[in-house]
Amino acid sequence: MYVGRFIVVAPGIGAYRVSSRSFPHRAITDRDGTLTVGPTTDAPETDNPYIAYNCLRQVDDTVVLGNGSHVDPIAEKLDRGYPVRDGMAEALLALDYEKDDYDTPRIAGIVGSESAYVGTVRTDALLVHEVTTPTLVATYERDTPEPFAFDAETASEAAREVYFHEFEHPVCAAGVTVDETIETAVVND
Ligand SMILES: NC(=O)c1ncn([C@@H]2O[C@H](COP(=O)(O)O)[C@@H](O)[C@H]2O)c1NC=O
Repeated sequence: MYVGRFIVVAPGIGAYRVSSRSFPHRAITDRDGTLTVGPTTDAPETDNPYIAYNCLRQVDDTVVLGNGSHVDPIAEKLDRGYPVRDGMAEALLALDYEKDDYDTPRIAGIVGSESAYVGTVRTDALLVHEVTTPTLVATYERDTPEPFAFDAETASEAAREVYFHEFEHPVCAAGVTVDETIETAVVND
């Protein structure tokens, strides 16, 4: 099954995977704790505005994950003290689903040591849920948050678990744990 990009979050842990049929030549780069998805040097040129973005940002003791440019305003709202639910909902609603050939939903996760939120904005809905157990949301097919059997304890295990999941067309993945410190890990093709 092809589900496109997907996020898994639970209190203290999260992961994000880029799966892509159309733009496989991409990798995640760590820039001082911010993880950025972008084209590799061998990638064909494109004017698609949705394939390069920060997929993980740290705000104090919290992490924001997502599949596009909404990660930045969510992080900035949290940094200014917005309640988590409101910051996620406002940023998703402001940017809305992607205006591409698929009306691709925006998906987002927020992970703290004791709490986690997952959200999406699609053509037909804006959803923001607080979750207590591992929960997945994807851009296609699995586009409503659902339970996920997540057997990871470290950032590296989280990244590897989503990268090697059976969903088709893996490209790269990130994992994160949030405790007294924040640890991140990346798997690239
Ligand atoms: N975030 C991403 O990494 C990303 N990669 C591709 N997209 C969008 O999704 C469309 C479909 O891509 P694909 O066939 O690779 O699933 C692309 O034309 C692009 O508009 C993305 N946008 C949202 O997921």
